[in-house]
Amino acid sequence: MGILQESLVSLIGENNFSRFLTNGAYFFAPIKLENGELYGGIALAIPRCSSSDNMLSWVFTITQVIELQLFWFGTVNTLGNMPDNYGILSIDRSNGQSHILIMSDEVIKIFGLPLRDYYYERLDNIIPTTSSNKSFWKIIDTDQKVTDKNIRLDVKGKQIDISISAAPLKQKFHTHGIILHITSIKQISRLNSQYSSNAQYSFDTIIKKSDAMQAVIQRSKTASLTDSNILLLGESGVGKDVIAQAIHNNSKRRNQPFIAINCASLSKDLIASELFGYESGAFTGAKKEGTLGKFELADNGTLFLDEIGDMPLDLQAILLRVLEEKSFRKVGGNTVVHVNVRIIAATNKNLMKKISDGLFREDLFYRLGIIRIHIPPLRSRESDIMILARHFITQICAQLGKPAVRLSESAASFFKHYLWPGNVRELKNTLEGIISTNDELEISEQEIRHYLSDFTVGAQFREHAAASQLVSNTQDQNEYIYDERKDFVQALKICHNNKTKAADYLGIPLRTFYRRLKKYGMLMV
Ligand SMILES: Nc1ncnc2c1ncn2[C@@H]1O[C@H](COP(=O)(O)OP(=O)(O)OP(=O)(O)O)[C@@H](O)[C@H]1O
Repeated sequence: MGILQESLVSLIGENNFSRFLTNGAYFFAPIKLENGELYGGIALAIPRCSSSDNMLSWVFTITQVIELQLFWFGTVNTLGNMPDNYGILSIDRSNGQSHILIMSDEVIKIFGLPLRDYYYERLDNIIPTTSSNKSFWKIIDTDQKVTDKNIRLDVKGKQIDISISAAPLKQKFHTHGIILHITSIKQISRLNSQYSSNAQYSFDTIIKKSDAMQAVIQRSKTASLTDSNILLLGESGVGKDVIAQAIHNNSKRRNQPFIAINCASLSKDLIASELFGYESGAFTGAKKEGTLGKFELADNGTLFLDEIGDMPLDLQAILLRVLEEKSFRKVGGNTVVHVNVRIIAATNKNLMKKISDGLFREDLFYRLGIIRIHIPPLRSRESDIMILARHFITQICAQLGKPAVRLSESAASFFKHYLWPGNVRELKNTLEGIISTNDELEISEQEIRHYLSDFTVGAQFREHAAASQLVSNTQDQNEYIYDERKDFVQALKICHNNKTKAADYLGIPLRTFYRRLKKYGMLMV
């Protein structure tokens, strides 16, 4: 008996244990799985006279081929069971050329190729070895191990930005190759924006008690189920952003990105590239690989255009075209990008005044405001003040790790009578400012007056003259001023004077609708 290599067996002639076997030659080699576990084996039995020195090597070679097949079946099986969106490309380089072993559907999709089997096709027929694909081929040719490397590929004349992780295939059974995990950068940016989108509010987490706010929520809920553009109108700090988030989270787009952009905080030059992205080399200082704009990031989701009233006129024209055509061109590029985005725009500006001053396009106003929702100021939602105050006190104390504080009786009365020109934001900031600089368990009226006197010329109260008049006197004419009557006029106009439909449109009970019509002297309308 001779053992050529561990677990290879050859029994020739008299080496056999039984005399009945001495005329034969027997060779055995085991088949092992990758983890060393015995899977089976190959045994060869031939007449002793036909045996030669290399018989055992033949048997051994056959087992190696079978082990290699098992290895590939295992790999293909594992990779075949990857989720559909897993981008796997594995390449065999055993004969000096790069042949595709596995190209998952996701990679085919990223490369923009027809969906079919690419098994053992030459990779350079798909990704040519041109200078634009130098970084890719360097990874392949040098068996580089890389993690999440961003590269740009030229696939059949199309530029594709991918993130790539690569590892050489295990040097087993004389195979030589590389396995790549490929993700589209577009997809990564979308996921990033999805997870950092901050659409946190839902209709349930918005604090409200007043009829006015309940009506806004009702109307917004109805609007959220449609795909029409929405225009949120209201003074600064009333909660437009909060409503926009809740609309998104209640819409069928809730699992897609919510992308917000503040049109007032960007310069005229920047806003176009922020909205539409730019191509590589679009301008000095532009990123080599170009960038995605908010429209692309928001694809299939919601784009929240905050402070739309401050958008420059020339950009308004471009925006209008995008809304009509649902496509655009990136800055410095020619390719048309198609998107499916729902727009929620918001402003605290008096858009009617801006339109009459020629500073806002009327056609854009109508296009954005298919559904218009007016959010009333805090001064006309008196019953919201205390529940908002209590909510913010709990939140702020928890954040600062302080025991819960309360408002003294006169402080609470002050809160209810103050006109809150800065609306909910002012209420929240006031409480935060006082709680963080004070260790008392009770907030006094005096503290509040003291705090507010640093920011306002004179506290404004309901008792003094007509409340809205007082606030509006301090406001610039260009600012949005809430006027519920306008809502009613608009609703009746849209619903062709049908009061039931108009009440429904506003999201308020018919009886309340009639009561308010009477209050505004509009019952004859
Ligand atoms: N109903 C509400 N419930 C809870 N928090 C609210 C509510 N309304 C507003 N807030 C809070 O008040 C602050 C201001 O709200 P928001 O930013 O939505 O106002 P805005 O109308 O969009 O203001 P601006 O016009 O200045 O952008 C935020 O911190 C928000 O979380």
